[in-house]
Amino acid sequence: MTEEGWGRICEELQKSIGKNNFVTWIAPMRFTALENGVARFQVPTGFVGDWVSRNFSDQILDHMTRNGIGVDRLEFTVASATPERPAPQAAATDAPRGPAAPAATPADDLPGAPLDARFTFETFVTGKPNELAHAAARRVGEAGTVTFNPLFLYGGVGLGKTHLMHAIAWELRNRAPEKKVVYLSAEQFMYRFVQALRERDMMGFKALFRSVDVLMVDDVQFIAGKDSTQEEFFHTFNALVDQNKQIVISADRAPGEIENMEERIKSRLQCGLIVDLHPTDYELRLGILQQKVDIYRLQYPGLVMADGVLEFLAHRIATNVRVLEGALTRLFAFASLVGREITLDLAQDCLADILRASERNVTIEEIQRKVSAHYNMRLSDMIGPKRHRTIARPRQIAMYLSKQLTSRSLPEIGRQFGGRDHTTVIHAVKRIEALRGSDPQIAEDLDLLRRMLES
Ligand SMILES: Nc1ncnc2c1ncn2[C@@H]1O[C@H](COP(=O)(O)OP(=O)(O)OP(=O)(O)O)[C@@H](O)[C@H]1O
Repeated sequence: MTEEGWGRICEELQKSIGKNNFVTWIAPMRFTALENGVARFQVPTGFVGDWVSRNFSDQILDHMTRNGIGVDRLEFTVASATPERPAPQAAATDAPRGPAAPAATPADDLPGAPLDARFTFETFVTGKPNELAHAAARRVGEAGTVTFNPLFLYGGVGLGKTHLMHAIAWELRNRAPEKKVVYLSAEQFMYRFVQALRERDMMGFKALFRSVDVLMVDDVQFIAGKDSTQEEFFHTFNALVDQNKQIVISADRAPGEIENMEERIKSRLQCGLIVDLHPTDYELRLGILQQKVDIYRLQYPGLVMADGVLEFLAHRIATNVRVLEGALTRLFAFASLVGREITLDLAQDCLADILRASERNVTIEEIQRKVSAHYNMRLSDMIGPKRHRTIARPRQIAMYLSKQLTSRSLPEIGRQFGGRDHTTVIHAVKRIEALRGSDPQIAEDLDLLRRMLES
C-alpha cells in the first residue's frame, strides 16, 4: 500500500467513523510501511496507538481488505522525540477522562512538558463563553507574524486553558515543524530553574529558554511569591519578546489580580492580548457532552442512552468541564458494568454526589411560581385538583422541571404538587419529554423557563 492508498482509506474511514473520531484518532497517525501482512503506523503517543488498536483496528483492516490490500494486522510505534523539540506525548491527569493516558516525560535535555493527544482544536468545542479565547489561540496556532505578545489566557478551573494551549502547540507542530515550541507549566519552569541553580548551569538554562521560538507557560500564578523564579521568568520573557518570539501564558485570573507578583511582571503580562474563558453556558456544556458521547459510543458499542440524559447533565452540572466529563465517564462505566440503558434515573442514582455538589438551589416552589406566571394561571392551581388541559399541561411542565432542576425524589415532587402520587410525576416527565421533541412551542417554553430559573 502506498501513502496514496492510505489516503483513500482515510477518506472512507472518515465517512464510516465520523469526522470527530477521524480527526482525533486517525489523522495523527502516519502510515510507514506494509510488510508481510503487517501495516505499520507511527502515532504521536502510545495512548493514541492503544485507542486506535482497541476501537478502530477492525474497521481499518476491513477497509484495507476491501481495497484489495493483503493485510493481517496493524502495528503502531510511537514517533520518537527529536532533539529539537519535545515529542508530544499523552499526559496522565488526575481527572477521569475515559481510559487513563500513560504519562510520558520528554527527554531530559528538553524543557517542554508532554502534550495530551486529545487536546487539539478539533476536539475543542466552541460557544459564546470561549469563542474569543479560541479565536486568539487559533491565530497564534497559524504561526504567522506575531501580532499580540503575550497571549494571556485566563479563566476558572477546568474551563479549557490547558486544552487550548496544547491545541496551539499541536497546531504549530503541524504547520511549522521547524519551530521550537515549548509548553510547560510554571511549576515545571521553576523546577528547571532550581535544578539549573543546583547544578550550577544557569548558562545552559538561559541558552535553552532563550532559543525557543514559542514559549507557553501554563498556570503562571504558581510562581507568584517565588521571588527568584519570578525574576528569571521576567528575564526570559523579555529576551524572547525582544526577539519577537511568541509567548502564551495562562493563569486562573487576570494579570492585574495575581497577588504577590511583581508589578513589572504584571505590566509585562498586560502588554499583549488578554482573553478570558467565561464559565460555560448550557449550550456549550451540551455541545461538549455530545462530542464526548460520540467517543464513548465507540468504546461501549452496546450501550443505549435515553433521550434527555445529556440535557439533564448539561443543566445540572454547571461547575466545570472536568466535572462534566468525569460524570459522563462514570455514567458509561457504570451502565456498562450493570448492563443497563442510561436513563435519567440511572444518571440520578449513579451521579448523586456530583449532582448534589453542583445543585443550584432552585426550589420546587420557585418552579411552580415561574411556570404559573408564564402560563397566566393561579399558583394555587399547581397544587389544586383541576384537570383541564390549560392547567394540567403547565403543571406537568412544572413537574418535569422539578425533576430536571432539583434533586428531589419523585414522591417528594408528587407531595409538593398537592399530594399527587409519584406515578403521576413519572407520567408528566415522560409526556413532556415526548412533547419537547414534537412540539416546538413546548420546547421553546421549556428553554425560556429553564433560563429564567437558572439565572
Ligand atoms: N470547550 C471545550 N471543549 C472540549 N473539551 C473541553 C472544553 N473545555 C474544557 N474541556 C475539557 O475539560 C477538561 C479540563 O480542561 P483544562 O484542563 O484545559 O482546564 P484548565 O482551564 O486548564 O483547568 P485548570 O485551571 O484546572 O488547569 C479537559 O479534559 C478538557 O479537554
